[in-house]
Amino acid sequence: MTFQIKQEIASCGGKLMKLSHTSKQTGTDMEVNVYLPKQYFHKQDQSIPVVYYLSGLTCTPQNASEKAFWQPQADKFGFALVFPDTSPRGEGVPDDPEGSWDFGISASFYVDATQEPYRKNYQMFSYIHDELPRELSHFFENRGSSKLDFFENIAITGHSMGGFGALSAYLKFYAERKYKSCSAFAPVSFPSKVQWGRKAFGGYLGQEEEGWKSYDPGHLIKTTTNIGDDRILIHQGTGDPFYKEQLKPELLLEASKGTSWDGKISLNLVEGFDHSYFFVSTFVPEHAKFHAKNLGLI
Ligand SMILES: N[C@@H](CCC(=O)N[C@@H](CSC=O)C(=O)NCC(=O)O)C(=O)O
Repeated sequence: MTFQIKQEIASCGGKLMKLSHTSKQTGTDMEVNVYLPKQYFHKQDQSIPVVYYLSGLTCTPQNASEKAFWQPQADKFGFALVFPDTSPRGEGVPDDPEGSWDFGISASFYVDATQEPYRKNYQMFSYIHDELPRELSHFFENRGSSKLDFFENIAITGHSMGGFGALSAYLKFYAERKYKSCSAFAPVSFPSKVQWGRKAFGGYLGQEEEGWKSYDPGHLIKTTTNIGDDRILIHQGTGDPFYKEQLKPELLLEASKGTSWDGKISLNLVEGFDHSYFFVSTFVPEHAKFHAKNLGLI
């Protein structure tokens, strides 16, 4: 299914495109924002790498597009950005039975659900890492004179639940080097060990914890071999109300001890910062530079 253009907004040196399409994976209409950097419009016949940004609980594609200030960085280095939605939504999509914001709509945790009633719509892992890039590539194929590279020279990042989604996908696909680099802002780092993660994994994947391991960065970090000098960049605010209960990045560091990732996770604890986009936007330039290096842009 091709995309409908909902809005095209001039932003910094490029353009933010608000798109929607019908997803086979989720069985729903899905919104996604794509930022095309200035290089897309001004340089002919070149391939523009893509950075995928996965948002956190309660978000839509709008939050980061409006408040993370990625656009100037994308123009500086010459990468495009994809801001997917955080879950399926719409009529008939099951939500948290208790109406809480940490599960269900806007809270997919980017997994492919195996459990009823979520299995039908909550196929977000396959949506984000397979269907969405294929559809975007097809849509942009004959538009503009620059090629957007949605598959090969790509990186992934995210915030909170989305930070988990980025770490999880990076490590799951590490053997094939799908994503050239991964960073995370205040990620849910070892979901099997915290309430948000246990609720999500239990609800979407079932109560059998063995089934959670293939998504959990705390487990994947032990079973995935770092074959080069790849590093993961993380920032965490010490004034974040979710830091000690739900995010716990130290647990990921601990899990990496004695593995090939030991010393390869740069966890930056930043004094006083909270969980908001004031925090995210402050450290976006550092993450942008990190990804630009790994994408061969600098
Ligand atoms: N609605 C909640 C706060 C939820 C919240 O802080 N969401 C974060 C992500 S949390 C982890 O996945 C977020 O990014 N919110 C959107 C924003 O624009 O800030 C509450 O009321 O406490």
